[in-house]
Amino acid sequence: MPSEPNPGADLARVRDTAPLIHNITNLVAMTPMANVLLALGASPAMGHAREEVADLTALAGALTVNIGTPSPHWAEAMAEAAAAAEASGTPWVLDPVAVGATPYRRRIAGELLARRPTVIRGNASEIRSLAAEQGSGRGVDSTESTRAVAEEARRLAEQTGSVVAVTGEADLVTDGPRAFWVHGGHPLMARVTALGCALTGVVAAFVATAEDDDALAATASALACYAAAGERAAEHACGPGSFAGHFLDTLYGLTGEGLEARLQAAAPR
Ligand SMILES: Nc1ncnc2c1ncn2[C@@H]1O[C@H](COP(=O)(O)OP(=O)(O)OP(=O)(O)O)[C@@H](O)[C@H]1O
Ligand SMILES: Cc1ncsc1CCO
Ligand SMILES: [Mg+2]
Repeated sequence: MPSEPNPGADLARVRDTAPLIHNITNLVAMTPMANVLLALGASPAMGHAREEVADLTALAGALTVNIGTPSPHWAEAMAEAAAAAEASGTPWVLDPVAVGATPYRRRIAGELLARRPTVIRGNASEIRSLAAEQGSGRGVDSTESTRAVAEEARRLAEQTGSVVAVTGEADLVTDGPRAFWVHGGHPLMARVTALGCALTGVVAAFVATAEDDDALAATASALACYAAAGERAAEHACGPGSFAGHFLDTLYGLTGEGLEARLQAAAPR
């Protein structure tokens, strides 16, 4: 059921509930992602053995799958976990890291898309690649702007039935008919590795505790909290190293005040 995003109330629900988020993520993101989820007030778990991912997914409030450092065993585990989430109705978030870079990543992402992710969260190059089903992008960093891919994001959401979040200098979240822009953040966020991957976990925590199962509103709230934390943390940082610490501290201490001002509804289709 649709509702308006209410980032302050949604953040409070995440902290009250402390949802368990199971993450099959890349080797670079494991620790930063777990730290961000702990600072937020959620409970992270990491594990990627094919033999146990369905069981771990069954325990979790939501699952994330990130294809950043793929290998055959991990790809099997990702498929297994996504299938378990789909079968049990557990929300899950796909992070298609560098999907345009290689045919291998495109194949893995294609198989995962068939398991109907609740949310797809990526940068503009990744969302463009998924929408086009053809290669683009140099690697894990975006070479596009969110605005340039807004139409493709809406089309991808309509094609897949997933909520699509495109993040970068500005963020856009859409389910096709509805869309919100999210403002804030800071360029230093792109100078610390895996903060996008960690955001995928934050989105999962909000979707796990979403009011009325509204994944669009929950994702918009997650993005607003993240952008606010990044912007405020940058005021105290003198570079990427100190920013990483300030970002965790700011997310930990974030209050709901003024967060809704970061959201702007886009014209419906
Ligand atoms: N130039 C920027 N200005 C303001 N905020 C930014 C900028 N770049 C990134 N951000 C913030 O960081 C968040 C996630 O970053 P981004 O979209 O760069 O992820 P990503 O490319 O998937 O990162 P990674 O793959 O390295 O984890 C965005 O939602 C936004 O809040
Ligand atoms: C740098 C890097 N390489 C593969 S995954 C990753 C983390 C950011 O997506
Ligand atoms: Mg990324």
